[in-house]
Amino acid sequence: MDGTRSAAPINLENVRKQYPDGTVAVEGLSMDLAAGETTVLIGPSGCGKSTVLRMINRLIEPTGGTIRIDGTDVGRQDVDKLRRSIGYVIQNVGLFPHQTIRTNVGTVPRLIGWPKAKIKERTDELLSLVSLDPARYGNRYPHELSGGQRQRVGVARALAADPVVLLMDEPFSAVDPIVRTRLQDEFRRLQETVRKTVVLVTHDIDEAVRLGDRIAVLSEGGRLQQFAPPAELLASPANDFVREFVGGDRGIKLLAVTPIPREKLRPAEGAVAPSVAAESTLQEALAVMLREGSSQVVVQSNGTPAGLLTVDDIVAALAAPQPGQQPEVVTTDGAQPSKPTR
Ligand SMILES: Nc1ncnc2c1ncn2[C@@H]1O[C@H](COP(=O)(O)OP(=O)(O)OP(=O)(O)O)[C@@H](O)[C@H]1O
Repeated sequence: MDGTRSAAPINLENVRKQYPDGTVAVEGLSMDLAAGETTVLIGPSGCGKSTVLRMINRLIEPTGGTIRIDGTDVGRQDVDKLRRSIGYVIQNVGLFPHQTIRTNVGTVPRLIGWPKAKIKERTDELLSLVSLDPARYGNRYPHELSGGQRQRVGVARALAADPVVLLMDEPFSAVDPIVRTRLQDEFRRLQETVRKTVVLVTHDIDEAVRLGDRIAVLSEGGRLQQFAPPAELLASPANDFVREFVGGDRGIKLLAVTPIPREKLRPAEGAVAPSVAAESTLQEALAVMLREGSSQVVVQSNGTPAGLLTVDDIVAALAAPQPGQQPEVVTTDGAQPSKPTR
């Protein structure tokens, strides 16, 4: 698929939403979402994630502040035109039950008047892209598909008219954990191809870490507690709220987003050990060690050994400060001095 038209940056400036009953769901949120990146909004139930997402396509109108897509204030755009330029995927997909899969996927292209042949070509292309054979599934109805397959159709439909932004509200939470992991992997591959500006809401920190280029942790009232790439969020939570939210096993999660430190490998000459590819994460390297009962692995780059990685090296890599992390200072009596104020 041609992903060239692609993506636009989103800018939120002091965005506020007070519902008519007085509930202030979002108090005043400012953030810049980079074009072509996946930004994950995460936080406890009721913190305002869905409200933020729906203000971007104006399913909910903000009561203050400005949202811009590619520099243009969405509040000043024609709302139908705006929504057609934004893909939207929700938990239970919302496919039209009496329409075939192909017709469902072609909804927006039809609305904007594409010729029939182009719609057919596009829908078949998209179904293939989300791993559904168009010949097999195109003429079926939604109830003739599994939950995971329906979710894929939802993603294909959202991408049909090549939107500049893709909004996803808990897109994978209605399926079982195994299907969810597969859909997440597929989404990652898909996003490498289409490079949309994606805003994804989840309450699952593992999903956030797997899918996000950056993660925004929100607390009640849509208050932004930290906005950082997954490795930075896990290595150096900005405060207790974030630390608690990412969980006590953040070290393990960090393994999954930390690449093998190529520059720190030991010489591999003569070493007999299982091997891993140089592009692997520390988690993958550790998994090989555990599976093979070995305390080290040979790291292979283009078929030749690039060096040796040991369990101790993994421990040391996790202990090393990650990008953006403040070095933790411990005094000799073990007391933690307060962090320097900036
Ligand atoms: N139409 C509405 N009228 C009044 N209050 C609302 C309305 N919709 C949402 N709220 C409130 O706004 C706050 C934020 O809701 P929102 O759905 O954005 O949260 P969320 O973080 O997406 O929650 P969850 O993870 O449970 O889906 C909540 O306190 C909710 O009760």
